[in-house]
Amino acid sequence: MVSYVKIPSHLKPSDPQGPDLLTQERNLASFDVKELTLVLYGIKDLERYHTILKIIENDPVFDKSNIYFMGRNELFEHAIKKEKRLVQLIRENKWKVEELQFAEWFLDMPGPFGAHRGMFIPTLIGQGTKEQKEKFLVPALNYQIIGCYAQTELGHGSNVKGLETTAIYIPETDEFEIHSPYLTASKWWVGGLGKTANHAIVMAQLISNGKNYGPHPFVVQIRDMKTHLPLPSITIGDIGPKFGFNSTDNGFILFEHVRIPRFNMLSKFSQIKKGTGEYINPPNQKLSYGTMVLVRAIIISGVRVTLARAATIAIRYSAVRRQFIDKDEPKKLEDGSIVETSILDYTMQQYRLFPVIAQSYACFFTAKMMVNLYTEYTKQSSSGDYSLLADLHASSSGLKSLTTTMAVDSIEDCRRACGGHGYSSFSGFVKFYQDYLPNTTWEGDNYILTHQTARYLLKTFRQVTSHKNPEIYASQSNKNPTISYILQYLNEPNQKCTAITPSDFNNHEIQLRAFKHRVAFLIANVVDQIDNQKKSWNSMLVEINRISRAHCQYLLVQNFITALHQPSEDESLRMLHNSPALKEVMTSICNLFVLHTMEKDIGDFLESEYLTTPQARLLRIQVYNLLKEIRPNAVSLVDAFLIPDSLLCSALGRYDGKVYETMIDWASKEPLNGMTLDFNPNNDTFIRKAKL
Ligand SMILES: CCCCCCCCCCCCCCCCCCCCCCC/C=C/C(=O)SCCNC(=O)CCNC(=O)[C@H](O)C(C)(C)COP(=O)(O)OP(=O)(O)OC[C@H]1O[C@@H](n2cnc3c(N)ncnc32)[C@H](O)[C@@H]1OP(=O)(O)O
Ligand SMILES: Cc1cc2nc3c(=O)[nH]c(=O)nc-3n(C[C@H](O)[C@H](O)[C@H](O)COP(=O)(O)OP(=O)(O)OC[C@H]3O[C@@H](n4cnc5c(N)ncnc54)[C@H](O)[C@@H]3O)c2cc1C
Repeated sequence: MVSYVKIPSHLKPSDPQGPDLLTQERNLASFDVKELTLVLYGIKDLERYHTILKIIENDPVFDKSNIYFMGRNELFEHAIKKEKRLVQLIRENKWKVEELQFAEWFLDMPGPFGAHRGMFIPTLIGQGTKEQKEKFLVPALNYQIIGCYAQTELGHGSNVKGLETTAIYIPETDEFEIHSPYLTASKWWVGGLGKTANHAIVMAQLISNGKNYGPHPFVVQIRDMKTHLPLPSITIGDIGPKFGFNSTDNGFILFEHVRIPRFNMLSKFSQIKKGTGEYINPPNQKLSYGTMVLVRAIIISGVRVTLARAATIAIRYSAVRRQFIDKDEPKKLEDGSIVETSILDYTMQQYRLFPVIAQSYACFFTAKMMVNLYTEYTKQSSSGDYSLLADLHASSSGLKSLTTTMAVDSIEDCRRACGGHGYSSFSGFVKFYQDYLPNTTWEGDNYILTHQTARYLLKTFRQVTSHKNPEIYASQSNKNPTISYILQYLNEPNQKCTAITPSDFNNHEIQLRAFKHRVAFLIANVVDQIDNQKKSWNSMLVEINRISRAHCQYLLVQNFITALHQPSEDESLRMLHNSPALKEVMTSICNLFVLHTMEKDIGDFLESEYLTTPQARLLRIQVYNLLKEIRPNAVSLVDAFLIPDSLLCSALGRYDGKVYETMIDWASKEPLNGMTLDFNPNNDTFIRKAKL
């Protein structure tokens, strides 16, 4: 990239600077960073990581040095080039899903094929018959057809049952007629639809013999395979500029009585019989919503790396950045001179940032739990057993809501913790935040999703408490955490916290009891208000959100504590258990996650009368103690995430700490610096290229 401003060569940063400071920080670590990285990735994935990163970093098509200066069209063009090159690499290297997820992560460029890989193909796999897979999946995997997932409409997104697009079965021709009866039925927001896709999975109300069977998925060809123009009776466009995600062509589509063969209704679970139009029921009514469950689980497993990325930038920058001389504890160099304090040493900065590191580690263990639960469900459902679906739907909805909300809040907290430089695109936060933000809305708005989790919790509570002998459920409590805490609450509704010193709060049993008691108390309260005081669902929505959040926080806490203590077959957990140094630092991080989470929602714990007000004060003191305990390891804890510089794309978070050199170097490349202003009021041009 061209530099438009010549920076005087005599200028050096004042001493001691970034690189030295980060080395000093790294020398403080109480554990082996490489060992922790291995725990996080596992041996096989770490090998994959390095192989894929090398390929990506050495490919000029993926060069991101110009990325912060691109407008929408340039970004979209860049994304298309990236997609094409990625397809070539997938073919050349025979990459499978495991390799592809690393590649996509490193590339960090939401592109027009994202929905093809992330939603179109998974829907065909999950909901297509063998014949449908041959017809659609095979060419989709070969990129001969490019698909998207068209569910949301201009008028309805959250309320899937309220979708207006119809698919009416026509027995005479054995076809469906796809139609958008109103303006509000226009599919909207669909990733890859605006310019790219030639096929769509369209969620439409299935109507046969005059009866509506609810939303079902249909494969519809939408563009001509040669000209790439929309097919007759189909109107398509891009929906325009967005808050972020502008490298993707989110689109709209309207259908005017478009005919497709009956074959194109994805029929693994429910079918329409030829000629009679008879509807064959699925084994579970919600299987047509299966793609959403899968993608929610994937989103949850991505939160850890999102938090890790934000924490890495803010922690490294805070170590390098110095402001003010601390009057009480002035920082002295070896030669006795006094220098300004690194902002990472300010307790307020620690209080804002260390919990983000802890959240990332917490999400790491819960991602494992989510993957295990999804894998178990897939295994069982392949033999026709869908009994795990309700659990999976409840935990994936609530966790997607809780963890992505946590992630966007934390990215913003980290950005602000970087002061003015956090507002510059060069911080690495701006595009990152813009592109991540829709995670709180897509695949279910984060508030709407908590209704689903709460429904499940209330149902389970009613089921257990309405039984004459609730203990009958005890055998299920090992596998079902909800039943476990409900039973514990019923046996001991007046539990009290036994902590009498701040460090007592490090006791994992005390922590677990706090979360279990709080959530069961809150659920009991909501059940009472709805069932006995006859409160409406709407009037309870704030409480509904609260119980979903409390339940999912409990899951995060439980998964973290279990990972630290329970013997496991899991390779990563065994490495963690076998290293006392790692276990010690992870225990501090776990304690910080748990106690900081409690402190933020202290009202719930006081209201449930598990804690007293003096205990709340002790808990806060313990949070401060933990910040001090974690301080020497802060930089190494983010180094262990191993987020590469090429992904961070940040002047503030780079591994070598050369913050100021990079800021001025990148600023010198701003194209505006290559222009001069023309102030002459008689000239039409206001800005023109400067003669360099
Ligand atoms: C540091 C270490 C690192 C190590 C490792 C490194 C690895 C690196 C790799 C990391 C990279 C990760 C990157 C990940 C990135 C992921 C990115 C993913 C990208 C995704 C792109 C997405 C693009 C966007 C797409 C979309 O948005 S598609 C549209 C989505 N739309 C929605 O979600 C709509 C939401 N609405 C609904 O789902 C429903 O309407 C509703 C659930 C709200 C209500 O439904 P309904 O009205 O029909 O139902 P009821 O409320 O009446 O309930 C009836 C019963 O049905 C149950 N139910 C409902 N839904 C489901 C379901 N889906 N499944 C099962 N059951 C369901 C209810 O529970 C009710 O049951 P009950 O009667 O028993 O109570
Ligand atoms: C970048 C991006 C990409 C997307 N990609 C796709 C795609 O590829 N395919 C696709 O089909 N869709 C896609 N979507 C759409 C997305 O799934 C929907 O926007 C999402 O499901 C939310 O629905 P909505 O927009 O209708 O929100 P609304 O339901 O209108 O929500 C608006 C507000 O109302 C509140 N609200 C609504 N109903 C209730 C209620 N019952 N109780 C309490 N509060 C309520 C919500 O909490 C929210 O705050 C995408 C969206 C974005 C932003």
